[in-house]
Amino acid sequence: MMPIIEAENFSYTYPAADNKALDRLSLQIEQGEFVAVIGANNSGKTSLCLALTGVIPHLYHGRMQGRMRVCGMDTAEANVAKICPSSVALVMQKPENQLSGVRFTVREEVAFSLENQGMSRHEMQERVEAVLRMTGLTHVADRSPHHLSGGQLQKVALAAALASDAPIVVLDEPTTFLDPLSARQVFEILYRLRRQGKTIVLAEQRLEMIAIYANRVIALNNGEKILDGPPAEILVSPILKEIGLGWTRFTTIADLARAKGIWHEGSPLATTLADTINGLRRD
Ligand SMILES: Nc1ncnc2c1ncn2[C@@H]1O[C@H](COP(=O)(O)OP(=O)(O)OP(=O)(O)O)[C@@H](O)[C@H]1O
Repeated sequence: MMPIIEAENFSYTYPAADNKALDRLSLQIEQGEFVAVIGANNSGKTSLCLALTGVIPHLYHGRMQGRMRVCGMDTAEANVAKICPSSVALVMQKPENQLSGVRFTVREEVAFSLENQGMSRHEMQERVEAVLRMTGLTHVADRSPHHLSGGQLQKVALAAALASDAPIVVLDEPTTFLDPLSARQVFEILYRLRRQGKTIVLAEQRLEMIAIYANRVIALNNGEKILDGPPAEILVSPILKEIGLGWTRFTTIADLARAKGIWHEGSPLATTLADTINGLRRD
């Protein structure tokens, strides 16, 4: 089966920039994967998210080399409006950059994203109610978006993006401004979406959440892909320290325990609480 996302030696430089924001990136993502993209500031995470929607290169111009394909479409050739939102739903870091801000209620704000898609009124209503339920927003559907907490507003942005029912959901650090509970709720929603067959690409810094929910981690550094594999392998790599990302608390504890000889010999370093408990020797 063809990968749902495929980058081949994809490089991109913003107009007037000297360095490449994405540098010879090659990757293949299959349908149904939950891929976390990690990297220090300026490593290229946002640029990758924008490249997956066609915003790069169509709206930013700049210099592009190589090829990016999503859902079988070459993003350099396809119309951005055709890619996003029908094939790729994009959720940005700050919901206020994404939401219209002119709708009176949460329900209207979510419906707004569907208004120009030529959908029947009935289908539109069903879609909106379904994403409100999925994101846990039904009880605030009649409230003004202006009266919601940051966490709720981010969920409205997520619901608005999901309303298009795109097979790929791309999120650029959506939990940055959220408290740990709201962040966890966002991860839970993404996990459920994955189980429904959606493909998730999430730029994110919360390594402990990634360890639990993602099935694959890609690390970027200066626009290059430097690591790619399962969380249990990538999140314990010493390279993460070298690029300024560090480890989860659990990996640090496991590493200390190993140095003191109280870590099960042969056990990999932990990335979750459960693995830490299992790895500690009690003899
Ligand atoms: N609009 C722009 N014009 C010129 N250069 C840009 C622009 N946006 C980003 N860059 C540069 O592209 C590179 C990659 O930036 P990008 O925003 O993709 O990284 P990031 O990993 O998302 O960073 P952060 O975690 O800080 O959001 C950086 O060197 C950045 O300075």
